[in-house]
Amino acid sequence: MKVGIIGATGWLGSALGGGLLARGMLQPRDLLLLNRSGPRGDYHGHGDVTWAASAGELVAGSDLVVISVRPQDWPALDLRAPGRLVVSFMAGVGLARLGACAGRIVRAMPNAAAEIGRSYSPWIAGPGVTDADRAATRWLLSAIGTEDELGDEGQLDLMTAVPGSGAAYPALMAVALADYLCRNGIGEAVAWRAAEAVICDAPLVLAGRIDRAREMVDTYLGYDGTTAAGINAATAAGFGPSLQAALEAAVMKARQMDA
Ligand SMILES: NC(=O)C1=CN([C@@H]2O[C@H](COP(=O)(O)OP(=O)(O)OC[C@H]3O[C@@H](n4cnc5c(N)ncnc54)[C@H](OP(=O)(O)O)[C@@H]3O)[C@@H](O)[C@H]2O)C=CC1
Ligand SMILES: O=C(O)[C@@H]1CCC=N1
Repeated sequence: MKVGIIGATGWLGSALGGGLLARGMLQPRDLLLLNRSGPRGDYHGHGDVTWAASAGELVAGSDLVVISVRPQDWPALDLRAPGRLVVSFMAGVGLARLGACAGRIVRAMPNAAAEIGRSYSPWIAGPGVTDADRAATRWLLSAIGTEDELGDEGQLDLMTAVPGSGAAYPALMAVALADYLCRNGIGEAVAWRAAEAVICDAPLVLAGRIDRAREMVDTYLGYDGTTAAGINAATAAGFGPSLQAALEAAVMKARQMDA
């Protein structure tokens, strides 16, 4: 399998290329790369990857083409990939527009945890995608984490807003937690350590059993202590609806981008 990555030095494209190489899933010679700024002497510790001079050259040498450019850069790319499996990471560029490249299209929605091999990347298959293409997609995405095939494109828009946002909302929460502590006299370094305890460490107790999150909230509420007081105040202030408004705005943006 020869894999071509368009956008190979970007946030996601680089994570994918690095993951494929680090896991030994591809030999460097089987990786074709393209970016805007030009070839790099070292790509994740390898000098023997192939840098394509154009999208056409990359497609010609690849069995599977990954598109990992920003959505606004898609039209100018003017990609033609007849007969190829094309896996797009782009938000807000739908199957109908992607179809212009004449490939068999898969849309996947990874997130920034790809860089540590912990992306969850749901995906959908467009018309003509075969069982072998599905297997190739699963193989590809395993280089950056886990995946699931979804039923339709509307579901992918929802996933763009939720796992696609990566650590954004936890980061927003960390900032609010640290700000609160600093405003009340805690030094910045300690405030960040406390925020890290809540955002990065404590949630590990839910790893592998996140479906018990509601039960955990109920346990705190039943405990009826300080945390219950906090949860009740957050609920009264609209914690859930404000997060859901954020998700709705992201879904709307994805749909507007594709209009
Ligand atoms: N970042 C994220 O968390 C997520 C991103 N996505 C989607 O993934 C896609 C990539 O995002 P991200 O990695 O963040 O983007 P980046 O801006 O980090 O990377 C974009 C890449 O595209 C390259 N590029 C731009 N124009 C061209 C061109 N005409 N030909 C070849 N290469 C080009 C850039 O080259 P150079 O490095 O030389 O500038 C760069 O390597 C986006 O469409 C985004 O919607 C989806 C889910 C999450
Ligand atoms: O913020 C963004 O636009 C990227 C694409 C989907 C999720 N993150």
